[in-house]
Amino acid sequence: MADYPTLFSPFRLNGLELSNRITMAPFYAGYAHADGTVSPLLLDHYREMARSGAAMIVVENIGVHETGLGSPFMLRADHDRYLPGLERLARTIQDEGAVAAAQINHAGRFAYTPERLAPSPFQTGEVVPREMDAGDLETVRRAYADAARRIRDAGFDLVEIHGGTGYLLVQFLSARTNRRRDAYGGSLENRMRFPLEVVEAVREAVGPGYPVGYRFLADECLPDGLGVEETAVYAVELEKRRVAYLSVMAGTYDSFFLPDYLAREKQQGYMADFAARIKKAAAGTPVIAAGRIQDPETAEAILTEGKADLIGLARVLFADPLWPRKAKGESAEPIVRCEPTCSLCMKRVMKGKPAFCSQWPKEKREAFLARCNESPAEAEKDLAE
Ligand SMILES: Cc1cc2nc3c(=O)[nH]c(=O)nc-3n(C[C@H](O)[C@H](O)[C@H](O)COP(=O)(O)O)c2cc1C
Repeated sequence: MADYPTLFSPFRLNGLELSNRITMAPFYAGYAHADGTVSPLLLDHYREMARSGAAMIVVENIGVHETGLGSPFMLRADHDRYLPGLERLARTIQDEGAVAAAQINHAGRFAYTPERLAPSPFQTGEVVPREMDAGDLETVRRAYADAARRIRDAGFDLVEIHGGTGYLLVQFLSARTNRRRDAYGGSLENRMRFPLEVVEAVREAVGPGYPVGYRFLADECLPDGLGVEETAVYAVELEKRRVAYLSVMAGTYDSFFLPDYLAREKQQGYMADFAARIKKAAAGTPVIAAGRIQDPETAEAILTEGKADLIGLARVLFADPLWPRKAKGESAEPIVRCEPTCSLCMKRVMKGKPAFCSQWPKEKREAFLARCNESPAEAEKDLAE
């Protein structure tokens, strides 16, 4: 512990006590039931993540509306029938001593549903999304608010709004995808309007004392995309609305698979400088940095250099669910690293299959595949790709 004093120092986040600076960044693993409810596989996964010793677990993106589901096995919070499962999920995480947070999302033009909503009919693959009219704006705003209230009522300590990965809120913010000529498009002020209305609607729904975090896109990493000059202004607006933190990321589905991005994201701490830029802009708001933070030395340096207040681990924690305990010296085993050239987890979820990790021990991989009724031979094909 003495080796990483900042990483293992406590942090007060909007009234919540975090025992250290390690959080699980949201990570969609495709483990929910096809109807959007919590499954035993998903509960076991989050129990393992919470047992890791990370102070806060942010549950993967949860759908706020049927038009905004990003994937076929996405958790949902668009109806009260999802409450019992969400309650079990929150309790499972808290029973392991971690703070339980949950991320809510509308995927916009990246939904997998046949009809897609977006600020403008900006083509995505073969689908041209429908431009949202005033009624759609109101429906989706209300859907975010209702989902946030369910997250609170289910017992989660915090709700996180997904403003990253190029999903609906980014689609409004970016002039690349927002071509509207009304009050929601054009100037930065207009493009920020809908995402800020969503934040305000969520805040109103959960009440002033309940923490609302924000997954924040600092840069689209595209030549004609949104950049830090504009997102820094947006960060200040979010700070004025008292978000509990900004969990900074960079890149969207339009940039993730480009050679430049793929080269960048293999480097340790590849999004930490973006976090630092946003931290400078919104100095009063805690910032989380994620992105291949493979070893505790990197995590400690990001914190002590003042680039971020908290660390987010997604694939890194999935590859080694003992990362925090090993970093703390509670296990003599070396940390198992997420393999930068692999992307098996991403490939699997993009195919609609549950994620597993190439770095898991053979027995763990085999037990997982048996539980999912998958033949190891079939799974080997995903591994070999
Ligand atoms: C398979 C997969 C699923 C992800 N799901 C989410 C998600 O639901 N919400 C989100 O904000 N980010 C999501 N992310 C992004 C991660 O939170 C994180 O920012 C990114 O993977 C970098 O951290 P890492 O190198 O530790 O994985 C996902 C990433 C992967 C690879």
